[in-house]
Amino acid sequence: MVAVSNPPIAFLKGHGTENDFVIVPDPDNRIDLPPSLVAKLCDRRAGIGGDGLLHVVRSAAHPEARAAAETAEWFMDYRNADGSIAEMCGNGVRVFARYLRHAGLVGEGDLAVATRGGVKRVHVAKADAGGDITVSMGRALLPEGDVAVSVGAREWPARNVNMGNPHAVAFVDDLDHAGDLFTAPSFSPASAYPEGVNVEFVVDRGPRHVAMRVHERGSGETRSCGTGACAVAVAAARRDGADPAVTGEPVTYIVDLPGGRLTITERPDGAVEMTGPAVIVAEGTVDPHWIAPAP
Ligand SMILES: N[C@@H](CCC[C@H](N)C(=O)O)C(=O)O
Repeated sequence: MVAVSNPPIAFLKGHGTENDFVIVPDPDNRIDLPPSLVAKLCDRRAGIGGDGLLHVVRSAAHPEARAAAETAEWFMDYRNADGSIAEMCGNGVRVFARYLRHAGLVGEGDLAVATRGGVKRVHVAKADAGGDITVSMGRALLPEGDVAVSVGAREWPARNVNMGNPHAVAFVDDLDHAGDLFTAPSFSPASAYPEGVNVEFVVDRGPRHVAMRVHERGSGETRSCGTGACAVAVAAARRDGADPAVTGEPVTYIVDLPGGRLTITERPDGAVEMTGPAVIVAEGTVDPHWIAPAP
């Protein structure tokens, strides 16, 4: 836990399609962020509130990103709301890029962001705060093997998709069949996801247009998940018999989420691109006495 004598922690709050984050700028990696403090900051009633936390660190200052420092100046040290670490966050990387631009830490043009899931290339459409942001998310991996997810008495076959982090994509008749999602859906076999999984429930809205809900590992049901939307688009494409690597043509899906819309394009070389908004909504300082109350 950070001692009360530490300098106050500056933070911002941002979201991408209402997947919201506490942003903690810490270029030199001086702030101790144990899981308990991350969970406290992400608490929606007693803290600032967020689905996750974006720790903004120079790659050269973080042991997990030092090797990428030549390519990507900044490292997105992403944490889930319960304090756990995840490899990648798609909405998070757009909000991260928006913050870097907002703070004047990067100039105009494309940028590279280091993540635990590799270096991601980011394109900010306009200089103003309203432009969409496109991220090249890398290739989707589709591990073989049958997977199933269940909620209560309902069970669905699911597609195992890895976008740097693990996903189980289930096509359902009605998004309400996923229930309240207050607890994590069950999955089988357990060996498919030794580190847990993000579960997407998907319905069709039209040609190459789907809607989804998601239960995120470490955060619960969220109003959007970028890596989840990418996993859904790739699973839907394969279900629909579309594979850009075979046809040589890119395939685009519109993915509607409770918090907004993302556009996902899979290219013939396998690269998956995600486009959507990213917004900074507030900034402030965390009271050090709240972090470490006097005994
Ligand atoms: N909301 C994110 C995904 C965050 C990580 C996920 N909960 C996990 O544990 O893998 C996104 O937009 O991709």
